[in-house]
Amino acid sequence: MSLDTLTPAVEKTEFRNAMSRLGAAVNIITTEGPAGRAGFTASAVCSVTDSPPTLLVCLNRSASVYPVFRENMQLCVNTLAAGHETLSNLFGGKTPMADRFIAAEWSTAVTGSPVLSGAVASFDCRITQIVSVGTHDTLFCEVVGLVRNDDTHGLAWFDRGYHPLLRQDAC
Ligand SMILES: NC(=O)c1ccc[n+]([C@@H]2O[C@H](COP(=O)([O-])OP(=O)(O)OC[C@H]3O[C@@H](n4cnc5c(N)ncnc54)[C@H](O)[C@@H]3O)[C@@H](O)[C@H]2O)c1
Ligand SMILES: Cc1cc2c(cc1C)N(C[C@H](O)[C@H](O)[C@H](O)COP(=O)(O)O)c1[nH]c(=O)[nH]c(=O)c1N2
Repeated sequence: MSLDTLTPAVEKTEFRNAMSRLGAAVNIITTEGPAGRAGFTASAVCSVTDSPPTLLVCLNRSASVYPVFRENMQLCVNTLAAGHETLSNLFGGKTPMADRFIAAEWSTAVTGSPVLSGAVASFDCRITQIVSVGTHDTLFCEVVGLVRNDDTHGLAWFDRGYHPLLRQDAC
């Protein structure tokens, strides 16, 4: 029997229920380039190495934005602040792309990707490697530029809801 036909030891819903207990930062991943402009909400983002500064983003290949990211090969990870909950829902749903971007203020990164005003941090990246696992592509992204905001509180996705992350020295 091939590995593909084996029944997984853990059922998908059980896996998601357990994963809902792993709190994570919420990010809007944007891109602009030859394939156009696109953005989506992602919690599956993490640091890989600081030499060279690299993070990873997991993107479902069935998402409408997938071909745009795949062709542009550049993106910006905008880590959301408390207060960005509505914007996060817009980029995480079935909303038309123009309606997603009109809801916030953006500037342009070195790669051309949109940088969200008021994000806790924005990581401007070039995609250096892509590894497909199951339904998702893991995008390895080398950071070529940074914007940091020291004045806002953070935002976490935990137990299927948003939670502000309060910083003592922020307003
Ligand atoms: N990694 C992802 O693709 C991912 C992560 C979070 C949320 N979402 C999407 O956002 C919506 C709301 O999610 P929710 O957290 O309220 O409930 P949910 O039950 O769909 O997900 C619970 C947790 O499971 C994980 N997860 C969800 N979908 C996944 C997927 N397709 N592949 C790998 N891990 C996945 C995430 O950690 C998520 O927080 C759903 O449509 C979900 O698919 C996707
Ligand atoms: C809080 C939260 C977190 C995530 C998501 C949603 C939400 C609400 N989504 C889903 C993703 O944002 C959604 O599929 C895209 O907006 C693409 O949708 P369309 O196919 O364009 O409608 C998502 N998708 C993905 O591929 N990787 C991820 O890490 C996440 N994380």
